[in-house]
Amino acid sequence: MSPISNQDPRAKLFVALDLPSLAEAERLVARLGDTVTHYKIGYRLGYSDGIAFGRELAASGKSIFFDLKLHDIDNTVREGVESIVKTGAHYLTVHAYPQTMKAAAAGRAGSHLKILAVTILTSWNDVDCAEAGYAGSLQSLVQSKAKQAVALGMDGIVCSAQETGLLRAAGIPDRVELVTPGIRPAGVDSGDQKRIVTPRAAIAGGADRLVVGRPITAVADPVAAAQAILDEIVMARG
Ligand SMILES: O=C(O)c1cc(=O)[nH]c(=O)n1[C@@H]1O[C@H](COP(=O)(O)O)[C@@H](O)[C@H]1O
Repeated sequence: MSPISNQDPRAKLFVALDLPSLAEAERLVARLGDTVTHYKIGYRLGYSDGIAFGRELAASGKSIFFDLKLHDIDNTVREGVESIVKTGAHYLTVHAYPQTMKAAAAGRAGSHLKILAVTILTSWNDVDCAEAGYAGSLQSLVQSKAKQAVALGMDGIVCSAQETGLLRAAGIPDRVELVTPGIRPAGVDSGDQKRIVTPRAAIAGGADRLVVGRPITAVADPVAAAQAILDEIVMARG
């Protein structure tokens, strides 16, 4: 269960702890204090000390999202998800391939863990989709993958905030969370992200949760950066 009300703007913001060491992650979490309640742990920390750290943060009341983007044979995915259930984390990503999503649903059966299906990465555009061998536009791919994810019992969709309106219009139900990385406050470097949206526009456009890494973790004052994003979230809600 999320430790804070869903109405609290902090429940809308996952900070991506893509940091080089456990010590740096611990320092950042301590510095952010009560400003941030939701954290995402991905490859960088997950492949070192991140799983144990996520378990610790979950036990301390933070909401934890393991972004492991699972994709493997059924048995391996199911067993991997079963291991994540035991950490007390709240969210886990898998790639939006049917076999993988079915295996993930089996692995989390009866638990509190929410599975998020990653559609098309926010660092991709139409050219990247074509290069990967996909036919059709990026938007149509996001839409068809999202519909399949819902049909297979996924709890949420990871997409760009550029696609949230399209997905709701296509019938993705409100109970399915739209989780959006590729968030960049105005004037902030996009880096490798190609489908970016500001925090305010993302929330106004229907994103349920924002995932933000470098605009918070790689700046001189992460607390001020996080607070500015929370302020945008409040403004977007009017
Ligand atoms: O699954 C994700 O979280 C994810 C999916 C996606 O399509 N794009 C994407 O950027 N992410 C993650 O979201 C975070 C974005 O980080 P920044 O670009 O630094 O804000 C990174 O940890 C990515 O791994």
